[in-house]
Amino acid sequence: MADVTIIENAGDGAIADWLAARIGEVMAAGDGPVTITVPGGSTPFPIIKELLEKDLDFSRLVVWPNDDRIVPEDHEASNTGKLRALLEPAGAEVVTLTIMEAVPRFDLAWLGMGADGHIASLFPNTDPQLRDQRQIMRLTPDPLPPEAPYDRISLTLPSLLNSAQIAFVIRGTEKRAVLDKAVAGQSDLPVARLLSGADQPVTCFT
Ligand SMILES: O=C(O)C(O)[C@@H](O)[C@H](O)[C@H](O)COP(=O)(O)O
Repeated sequence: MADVTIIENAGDGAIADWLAARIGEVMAAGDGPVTITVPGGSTPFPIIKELLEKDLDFSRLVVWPNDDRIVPEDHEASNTGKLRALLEPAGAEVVTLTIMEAVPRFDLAWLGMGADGHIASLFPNTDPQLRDQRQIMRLTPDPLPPEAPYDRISLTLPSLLNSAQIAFVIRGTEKRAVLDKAVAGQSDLPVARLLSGADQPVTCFT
């Protein structure tokens, strides 16, 4: 089970500070690219806006979405489109997920979580997919989540676990209860599968 640190009541600014420190630390340790994966949904975008205010060389940052909805990039539901609009003007590279891509080891896997315990687009009722050893997969959530009822492309558990550190941003009491059960080993949801496979530090911002 992962070594999990929970940071309570973290605002967007505090999370952006933490992300900037992590990215800065990796940048200072070498001169190559810093590769991270980030969630979609709604939570990350205000944090990314705060991160972009930090004094970092964003031209060294390579950003992989955790997952995306199969929609054009200019569609309001596209994670990649929103990430690209925010990050590319700052010089960062945003990768388009395609199933042929070779996924690198991430310096940081930043994840969100749904109240049903899904992470990336790995939903609770996708058990064979949770055991899948491919790096990226296309899937149809069943049922389709009402807030974003689209087919998905997603990094898999092995890809997300191939990271030096993991961070979650999990807001609200409903999600917190799901997280606490997963941390206590009392759950079989995708978030719990990830935590049980994690041997790197995990930081959860609530
Ligand atoms: O594209 C997506 O839908 C995701 O990557 C997904 O896993 C998201 O992180 C959670 O559903 C939390 O989403 P919210 O931040 O909107 O609650």
